[in-house]
Amino acid sequence: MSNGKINVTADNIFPIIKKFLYSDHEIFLRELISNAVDATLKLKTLTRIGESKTELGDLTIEIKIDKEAKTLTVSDKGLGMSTEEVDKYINQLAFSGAEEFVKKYEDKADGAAIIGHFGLGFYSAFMVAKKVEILSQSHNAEAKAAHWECEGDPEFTLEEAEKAERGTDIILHINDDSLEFLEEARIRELLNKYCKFLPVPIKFGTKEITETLGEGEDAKEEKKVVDDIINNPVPAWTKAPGDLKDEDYKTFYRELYPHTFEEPLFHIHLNVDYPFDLTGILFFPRVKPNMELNRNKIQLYQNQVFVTDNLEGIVPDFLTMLHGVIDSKDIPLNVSRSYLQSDGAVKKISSHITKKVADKLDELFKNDRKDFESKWDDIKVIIEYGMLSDEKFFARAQKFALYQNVKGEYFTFEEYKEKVKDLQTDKDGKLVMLYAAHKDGQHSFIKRAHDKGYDVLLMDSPIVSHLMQRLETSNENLTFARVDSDSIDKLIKKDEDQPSKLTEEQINTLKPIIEGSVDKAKFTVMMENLSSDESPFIITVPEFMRRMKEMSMTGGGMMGMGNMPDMYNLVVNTNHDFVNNILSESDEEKQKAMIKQGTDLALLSQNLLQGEELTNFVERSFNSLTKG
Ligand SMILES: Nc1ncnc2c1ncn2[C@@H]1O[C@H](COP(=O)(O)OP(=O)(O)OP(=O)(O)O)[C@@H](O)[C@H]1O
Repeated sequence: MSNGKINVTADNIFPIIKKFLYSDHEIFLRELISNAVDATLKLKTLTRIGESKTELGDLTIEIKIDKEAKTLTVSDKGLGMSTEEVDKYINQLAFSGAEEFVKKYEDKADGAAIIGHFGLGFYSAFMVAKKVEILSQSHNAEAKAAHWECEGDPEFTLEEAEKAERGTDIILHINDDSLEFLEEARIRELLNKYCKFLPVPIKFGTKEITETLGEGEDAKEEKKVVDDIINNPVPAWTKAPGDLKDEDYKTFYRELYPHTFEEPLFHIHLNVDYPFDLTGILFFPRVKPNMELNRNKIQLYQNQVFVTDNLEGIVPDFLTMLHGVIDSKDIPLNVSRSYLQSDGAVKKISSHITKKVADKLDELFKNDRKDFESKWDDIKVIIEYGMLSDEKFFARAQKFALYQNVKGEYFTFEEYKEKVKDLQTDKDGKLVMLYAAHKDGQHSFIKRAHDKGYDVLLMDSPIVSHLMQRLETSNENLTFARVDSDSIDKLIKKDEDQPSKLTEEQINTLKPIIEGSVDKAKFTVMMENLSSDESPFIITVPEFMRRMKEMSMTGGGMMGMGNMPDMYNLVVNTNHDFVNNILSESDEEKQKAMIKQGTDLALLSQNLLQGEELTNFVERSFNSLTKG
């Protein structure tokens, strides 16, 4: 037996391990099980290359809790350690590794958060245990078994011992303040979080299953107690895409998110081995506009070891809306988050994923356009967001990003330009893309545009103003205009100017009369000679104003615009007979009533007449019907 003192340069790291790693104690289990998996995989390699003569046999790793003895044990049947190896790996290497780790993060305010994702190895056991024992038998049968024991201070004992089976038991004597880790439910929860897809079977207790024996009438159901293996050692993403059917991907989706009932729209299987290693499966979920997004859905693994499900800053933001798994052994496990964000390999991986996503969308679009169109509404938020946040993705998306018109037809941007360019180019050569945000709410304006033979796009996603701005900058001589931002003749100005039925003098007389009868703070009166079949009074919101307002609500745009009161243009069509009648009315009261009624009708046609104003309008209208 040898007593020793672990070689410490920092006074004593144990109190620090316990104290400052406070919030994420649970990761000790991931660390110990990862070590057990490593030891098992190493042994497999050694036997394969002929360096170990041992019979592999059953390699299942087992987790046991003993409430009475207050111990938690992780047992593997991996390559094991001799006393010399324990001294080298645990007393020296692992310790200095842990020491370095603790020193590095000691002063960091977000230390705990870092450790939640990236562990500190074997010594994390001391976060929850007052004493840790290692009992290990090397695969090299000539070596004696080793027993190591340490009570959370630099003193340890290391002695030769007896152990029948090859492999390592790590026995944790759980602290009184960590008794939760002796609860079966708690351990099961952790195994499910961190170990669900580890590559070696992991047993936690037993479970009862019902087996059907025999066939037909003789079939008998029999209950049987079997090992409870908590993981799937060969998850779908580790298999070749060619070996998987659509159903397998769906099954895997349910395995990943057992509490989600929605099925994914489609999947992307990532499989790269050069110039970096990357596997994974990404799913496109249905995303409705205005839906609360759950961004922590993609899980990052390193060789099937769960690292994190918070990929913020690691992959482009829009990709965090996808679901699924990314696994890469090139992703460093034991580093801080900020390091990960600036790591070269991670950057390459992230731009590769973006490209893959674009390729897949392009393929789906090309292979079955009808199907792609039917899914568009569910995926457009993600794609539009991607187009805005990633230049390369914007360029790639030109091939498959769709624009829908109010009639429900879909076009790529190029197709749409081609469709409308003849009729909707104004006298200055500018192509005007008309759009509506609500098919019903802006119906009267849409109808007027259709009457002229124009087409109207439906642009209703939350970030649409930003997207239009982006498209305007990359397309010269092209502009978007919402159908209700001006009268249709003004939106797409053509050469022929309408002659005015009213003289300039008459217009100058009428304008102040109308201004005097409406709320000046709300309406800017504009006298325009539109065609006589246009409405007499039209309410419009100038494109620039509205867009600035919308953009300031979704980020960007001019500061403070979001709080601006609603302001409208009241366009008065000087060519309409009703306007002529107002001018000829000599009774001032009647004239005012006519203007009021005209303005209210214009507001009503846009769903803008509300509350008391609406009640008054309805009453007034009924009264006038009664009077006949
Ligand atoms: N169950 C085990 N079986 C065999 N060797 C083990 C076992 N657990 C730990 N070891 C040895 O102890 C060493 C230190 O373990 P530790 O977990 O501290 O660091 P690590 O596994 O090398 O790195 P990481 O920080 O990624 O966990 C391992 O490299 C391994 O050699």
